[in-house]
Amino acid sequence: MPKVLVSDSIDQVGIDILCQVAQVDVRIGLPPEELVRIIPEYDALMIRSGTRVTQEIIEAGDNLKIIGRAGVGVDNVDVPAATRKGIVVVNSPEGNTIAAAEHALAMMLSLSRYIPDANQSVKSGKWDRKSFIGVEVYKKTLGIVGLGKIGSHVATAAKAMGMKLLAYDPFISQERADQIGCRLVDLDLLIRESDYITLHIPKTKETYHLFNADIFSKMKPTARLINCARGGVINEADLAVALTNGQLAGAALDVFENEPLEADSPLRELGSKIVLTPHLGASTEEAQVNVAIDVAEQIRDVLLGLPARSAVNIPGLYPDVLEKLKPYLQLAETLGNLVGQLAGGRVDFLDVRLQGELAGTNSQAVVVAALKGLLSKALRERVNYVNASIEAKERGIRVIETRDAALTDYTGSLHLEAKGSLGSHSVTGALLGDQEIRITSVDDFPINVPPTRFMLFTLHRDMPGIIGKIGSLLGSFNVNIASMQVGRKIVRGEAVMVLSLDDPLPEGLLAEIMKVSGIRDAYTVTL
Ligand SMILES: NC(=O)c1ccc[n+]([C@@H]2O[C@H](COP(=O)([O-])OP(=O)(O)OC[C@H]3O[C@@H](n4cnc5c(N)ncnc54)[C@H](O)[C@@H]3O)[C@@H](O)[C@H]2O)c1
Ligand SMILES: O=C(O)[C@H](O)COP(=O)(O)O
Repeated sequence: MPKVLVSDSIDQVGIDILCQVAQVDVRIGLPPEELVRIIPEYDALMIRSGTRVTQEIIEAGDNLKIIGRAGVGVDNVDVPAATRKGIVVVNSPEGNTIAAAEHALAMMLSLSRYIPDANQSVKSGKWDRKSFIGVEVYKKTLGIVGLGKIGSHVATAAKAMGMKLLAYDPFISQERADQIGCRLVDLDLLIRESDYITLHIPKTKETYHLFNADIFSKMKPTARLINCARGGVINEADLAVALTNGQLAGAALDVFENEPLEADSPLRELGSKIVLTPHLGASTEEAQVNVAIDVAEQIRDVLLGLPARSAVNIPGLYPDVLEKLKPYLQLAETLGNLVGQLAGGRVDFLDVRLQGELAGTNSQAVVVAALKGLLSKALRERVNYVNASIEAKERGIRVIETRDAALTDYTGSLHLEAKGSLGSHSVTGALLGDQEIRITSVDDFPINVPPTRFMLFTLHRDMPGIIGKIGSLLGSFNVNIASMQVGRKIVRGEAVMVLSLDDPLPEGLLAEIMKVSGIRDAYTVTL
């Protein structure tokens, strides 16, 4: 049974799903060196933001197939290192959207009405109404930085509260902003005009310390800043100075550059100007159930050999699309494996032609599947959907992808041509009844055979007696033929013969086959 390590607090519903297929160990708060020590035992790792999955941990994870992040941000995972090692990284892109958006709104209102301080004051026995005169958000301008899933939900709710909306997001169209009711502006204008600024951007090279002394100097002194996205996007030292100097009126922070926030952080000393929560954006019962189910199901599927629906390092596919594409991915992988073995040596070039209904599908996933098949002879289980493209690129394999929707011999078919150090070979395949794979041509000779584990392909002169000779030769080596088919373009020209065998070809037999008069080439293939 595979083993899953859960190293952050995950809702029980997720653990129950994992237990259907794996032995699950829940060990929260492991020091990094302990994680490096035990990770080789595990096939999957399930985390939240509390575990930093470093290159060292990934390199030690020799059995790791998947890292599941029960939440959105994967900035605590070294995704490039995971990709290089062929480990799929999945997250839950939408499971905690509402929770995070509601937390940002709660922070904005808490900050405006001094709710945390007023609460503290009453609990300490006081009845002080004068110290907590707040401000309204109604008719104020809210600047949203990052108009993605969370930013959009914040926008909708803020609009309903009567706020005017500005947004800065260089990757969002004006049309989308209009739909949400936001005026798309540049960052400078947003900073200068907003009464509230709420951040909903990922932490990237571009956004690291995006909010710094320069930005704070341009904000209205009455403005308030809310960050429920990622800590590193604000320079915390600059913010503490700006709040102390009155360059802005307040800040509400849920996330910090280092978590837990340092005990001596100056942010802790800013009294009622600041509201701090310990990364609670996703901490609702509903969100935790959503993300636990979403990610546990993906881990379960990957451990069962099925694709994941929200992988961040392989082509993302919606579940319904994936369901439809699954047989074609299997077809692409089988044909890739077959053409790779026919090509024999080094492959420099792979032409992937999607035909018929396949021309209208997610070609990226089909290409990855074909590459996985192509490289499987050389790399065996080291190649997978995650690293197939990188491995192909590193080997200098150029991929050309073409589409021909008009070709309708079969509902959808895939043609692969591999060119390399030993020449060029092509195969075509299609699905029978939407599920069963058929090889429909080899080197442009028409055939119609299902792929089987052991196969023999010959290129020969189409002449009487040759099939019998090959049959007798196989018989004399005690190899049983399960099925046989010949494909030719013209009578007595060249032909291919495809044999499905019950047994692998014994040592030396291929050389004997090559000696048969009329045989030009012969290849054994194991699929
Ligand atoms: N506090 C929490 O507990 C909590 C919970 C969930 C998500 N988050 C964080 O919130 C953030 C937003 O999550 P989401 O689900 O809305 O993501 P999303 O991908 O849907 O949206 C992010 C938006 O940021 C925009 N963006 C990227 N780079 C930008 C830049 N340089 N300037 C301006 N905009 C830029 C993108 O175009 C996108 O529209 C993420 O960092 C996520 O990790 C935090
Ligand atoms: O990116 C996220 O999903 C949030 O930051 C939530 O983090 P958490 O799962 O550690 O609460």
